[in-house]
Amino acid sequence: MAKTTITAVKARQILDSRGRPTVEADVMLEGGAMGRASVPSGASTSRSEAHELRDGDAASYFGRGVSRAMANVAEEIAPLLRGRDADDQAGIDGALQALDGTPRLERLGANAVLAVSLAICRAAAEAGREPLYRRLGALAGAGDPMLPLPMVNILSGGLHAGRGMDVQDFLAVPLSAADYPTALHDIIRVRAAAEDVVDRYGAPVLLADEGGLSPGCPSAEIALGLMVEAIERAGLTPGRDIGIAIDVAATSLLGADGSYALSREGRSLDSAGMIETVAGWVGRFPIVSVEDGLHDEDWSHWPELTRRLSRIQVVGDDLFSTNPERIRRGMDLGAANSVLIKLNQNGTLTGTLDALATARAGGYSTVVSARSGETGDSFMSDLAVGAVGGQIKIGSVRNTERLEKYNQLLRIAEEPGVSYAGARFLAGRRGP
Ligand SMILES: O=C(O)[C@@H](CO)OP(=O)(O)O
Ligand SMILES: [Mg+2]
Repeated sequence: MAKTTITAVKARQILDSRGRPTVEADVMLEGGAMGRASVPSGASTSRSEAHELRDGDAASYFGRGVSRAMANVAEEIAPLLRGRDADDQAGIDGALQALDGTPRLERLGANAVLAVSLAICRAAAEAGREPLYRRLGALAGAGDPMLPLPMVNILSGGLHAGRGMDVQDFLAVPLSAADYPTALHDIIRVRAAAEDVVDRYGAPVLLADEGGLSPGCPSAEIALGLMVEAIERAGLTPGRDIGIAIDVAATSLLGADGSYALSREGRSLDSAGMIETVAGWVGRFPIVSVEDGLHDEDWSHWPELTRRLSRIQVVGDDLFSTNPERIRRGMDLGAANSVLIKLNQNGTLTGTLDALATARAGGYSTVVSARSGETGDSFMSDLAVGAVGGQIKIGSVRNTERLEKYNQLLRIAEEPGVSYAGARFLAGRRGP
C-alpha cells in the first residue's frame, strides 16, 4: 500500500456562518496524512447548480439538517474510497460522480461529495508535503501560481439582506494596487469610509450575511452614489484606484409572471428593460464588472446584455452554475465574458477545474467565489492561486469565515514564486 492510500473517510455536521448545518469531511491516509474540508451554502441559488442534500425534516434544524448527506458518506462513499489512491483526484471524483449516477449529484448530495473531494486533495497535499495551492496548481496545469484580484463586498441587498435593496452586492475592486496586501489595505479604507457614509446617510450600520453594510437604499443609483462617496472619502479615486462591481443576482428578482421585480423602486421590467437599466448604471458610475444582470435561463437576452456592456466584465454566476456544458453554450451564444466559479455549484474538485479550464480556453475570465453561507475553510483561496483564477470574490472584510480566506491569501503572498494578478484579467475592452 502506498502512503497515499485512503484508509478512512468520515463526515460530521458543523455549522456555517448563518448557523445552519453543513458537512465537514475528514480523509485519512495510510502514511498518516489527514485532510479536512467543509462546504458552504448559497442563498441566491440557480436552478441548475449541483444539489445540496437537506433532510427536509422540520424537527431537524428547521429542515436544514444534513444527516442524510452524512449517512451517504458513511454508507456509500467511504466504502467506495477505502483502498484507493488519494493522488488520483480525477479518478476518485469520476468514481464519486458515477456512484451518484445523476448529473447534479441529487442522490448522494453535492455537499457530501464535495466535502470528501476537497478533503482528499488536502490529504494528498499533506502527504506530499506541499502547500495546497501547489497541489492544486499541479492538478489544474495552469502555470505559475498567482494571487487573484479581490472584489470585495461593501454594500449588500437581495436575499443576503432581507431584500433591503434590489441589487444583491455592491463590491469594491482595487484597480491600482501593485500587490495583494496593498489591494486589501485599499479595500479596508473603503470599507471604513463606507461605515461613515452609511451613518451620515442616516441608515443604521447593519450587517448582512456576508458582513456587508445594509443601508436599504430605495434605488441602486443611491447605493452606487454611496459607493463613490466611500471611495472618495477613503482618499482614493473612483474608477482609477477603485472600480465598482455589482452582482444583480437577477434570478432572485424573478416574479411569478417572469418579469424582473425591482421592488424597492416599484418597477417591474422585462429583459430589455433590465438591460437598459443595468446599462444606465454602467454609463453613470465607474462600474467595471456586472454579474448576473439577467436570470439563469434568460439565454436569449444574455448576448444583447453582453454586447451592451462589452467595455466591462460581464460575469455569469447562476447562468453558468460552474458547469462546463453551460459555459460552452454561453460561449457559442456570446453570453457573458467571464465565469463565476463556485466549488459547490459544481460538486467536485475535478469538475470545478474543468469549468475553470473551459472558461480559460474560450477566453473568458474567471472569478473564484465564496457562498453567502460559509465556513472557516479557505480551500477556495488556494484554488484561486494554484489554478490561476485571476479574480476572487469572498464577501466583506468583517467576518471570520471571510477573513480566513483573505488572510490565507496574505500567507501565500509571502511565498516565493507567487505573483499578483492585479487587474490584468478583468474582462472587457475598457477605454473609449
Ligand atoms: O450570488 C453570489 O454570487 C453568492 C455570493 O455572493 O451568493 P449565494 O452564495 O447566496 O449564491
Ligand atoms: Mg452571484
